[in-house]
Amino acid sequence: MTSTRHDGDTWDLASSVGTTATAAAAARAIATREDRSLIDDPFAEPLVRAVGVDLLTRLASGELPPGDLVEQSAIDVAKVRTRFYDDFFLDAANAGITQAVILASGLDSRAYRLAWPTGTVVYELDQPQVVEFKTRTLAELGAEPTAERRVTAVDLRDDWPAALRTAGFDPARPTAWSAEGLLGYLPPEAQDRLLDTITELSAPGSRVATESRPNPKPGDEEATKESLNRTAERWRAQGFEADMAKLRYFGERNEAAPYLTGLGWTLEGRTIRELLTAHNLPLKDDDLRMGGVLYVSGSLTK
Ligand SMILES: C[S@@+](CC[C@H](N)C(=O)[O-])C[C@H]1O[C@@H](n2cnc3c(N)ncnc32)[C@H](O)[C@@H]1O
Repeated sequence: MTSTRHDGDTWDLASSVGTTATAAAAARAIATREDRSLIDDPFAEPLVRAVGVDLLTRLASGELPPGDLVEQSAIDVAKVRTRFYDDFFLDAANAGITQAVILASGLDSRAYRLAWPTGTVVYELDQPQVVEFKTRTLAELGAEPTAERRVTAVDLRDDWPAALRTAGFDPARPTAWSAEGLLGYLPPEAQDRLLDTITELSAPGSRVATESRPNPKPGDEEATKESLNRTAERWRAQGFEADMAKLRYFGERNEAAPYLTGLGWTLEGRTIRELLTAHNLPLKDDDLRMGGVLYVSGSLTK
């Protein structure tokens, strides 16, 4: 199976990697309906609806039950993953960090729904069509950011720090960074470059949160691809073409957690299985090999 990815490829929210952001938001919409104590994302459903992929709209709105179109484990992961990053940003804000950078923000609505302290600046970075769509749609919905939101349209494989600085980012101030659901969509060397750059732009006391996937054991990736293909097949039967298995970069890469540690970050990690267990949620099936993914966060003490 060949990847559909190439250097410099771009997308909107209904094509290529953009569909992963819309699918993630659809999972948040379903998760919000199931358990508002863990996740309350009122913007997920209207954003998915505005993208206009019929299947994802029907799933996000509840018109179509998730059934085998969205595994319960994916919905539960959406709950605890959202909680993990929400808590990360709120903890950083409570510790006095007033500059946040959400890398690959997709349809994430944290800049509109978290209780950021007055004076917090939130930068959102993603592909041009992604950030423009979200800004326009949320304005049309009458949503107001709860922080000073600054948007930077970039390709995260390129020289994005220049655009971030132009938007007003101050590397002398401690920053809270997130890279949620991003790294697997970057080629291995672009992932290293991104983590290097985050570190270079981080004043002492900065914080970071991301996922660190263990390198695959023999057979792991084939099982993941088969599972993604089964989902793609069910989606195709509902009229939506999305070859998820061709969008990620598979194969060996530097694992994010040890790589960041080597750059001077002090991290704590919890597996998705541990996060689920902490909220009394089982990991029912693990065809996507999510159980071993570490959710890491920590700070730079240099
Ligand atoms: C799985 S989605 C995650 C979105 C969001 N963080 C969330 O959790 O809902 C992956 C996101 O990464 C973004 N992305 C992937 N590669 C990128 C690149 N090279 N430049 C900019 N954005 C990228 C996509 O546009 C998409 O929004």
